[in-house]
Amino acid sequence: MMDSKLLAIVQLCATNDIEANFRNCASLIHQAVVQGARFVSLPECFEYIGATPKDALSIAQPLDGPLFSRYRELAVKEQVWLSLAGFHERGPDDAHIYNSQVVVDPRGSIVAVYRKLHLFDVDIQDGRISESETTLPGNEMVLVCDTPIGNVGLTTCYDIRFPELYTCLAASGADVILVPSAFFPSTGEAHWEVLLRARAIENQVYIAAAAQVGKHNEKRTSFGHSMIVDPWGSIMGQLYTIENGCCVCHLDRQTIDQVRRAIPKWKHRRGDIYGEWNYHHVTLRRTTTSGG
Ligand SMILES: O=C(O)CNC(=O)[C@H](CS)NC(=O)CCC(=O)C(=O)O
Repeated sequence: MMDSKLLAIVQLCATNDIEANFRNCASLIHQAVVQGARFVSLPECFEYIGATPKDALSIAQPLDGPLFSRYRELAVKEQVWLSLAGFHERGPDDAHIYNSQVVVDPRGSIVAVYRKLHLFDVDIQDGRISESETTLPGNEMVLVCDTPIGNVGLTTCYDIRFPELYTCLAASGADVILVPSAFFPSTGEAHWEVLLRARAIENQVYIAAAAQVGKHNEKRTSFGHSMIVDPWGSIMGQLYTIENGCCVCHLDRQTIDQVRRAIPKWKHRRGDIYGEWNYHHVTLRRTTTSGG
């Protein structure tokens, strides 16, 4: 039997050219599908990276607007599941957007919307960054159930630094957790791989991180190194600093079960000592299609 390759992560370098970004995403999604992907995860800000945060406000559209509709049509055309992350979703007022990860099924229906919970307000070597100046945080954890790659937890970029979120998603039944990103070079070099592998090991789930790479404009560069990590913490596939590529991997439930039999840490947790996290507040999005 042929090994089916179900999950693809895409790596690309978005700019402020919305048309060029669309063509590039369409071509990369097609490439992934040709290689056997049934679920394709795009990096944060797949559709646009502007020169300044204010530029993003001017291009933001609602999810039922024309731009997002074109991406939904891609899912139908390619008969594939898509995670479209870091879409600049128009917010409640002209001064704010949401950083939204949207899962679309092969019928083109929106199955789930996850709005980034943790906003990147920091002072690092790459500069002083204040995502919250233009972006409002979401308020819920989201798990998409019963896709062709299993139960999919949704997180975005800076979220990777908050292990509680991952443990809540894993405890709620996630098989794989997506971390679409646009990481900065300085923190990417120091932290990216360690954080991704740690989240996979401690939660015994697959971690799939599609990332932006390269120079978007004069002021902004991203780290790249998209990767899929298995529940043992091994890197199954990675894209280093390749511009415009995808990486396709087969995920299976047996590997998760095997790792959990070997190290049954879920039975060993001492929630009675250090407290239980908010496990029961994960929003489950059940899918209505069989997954195509
Ligand atoms: O700004 C946009 O256009 C969209 N948003 C992003 O790219 C976000 C916020 S600036 N990037 C991150 O969260 C990087 C996190 C990171 O690099 C780390 O945690 O070290």
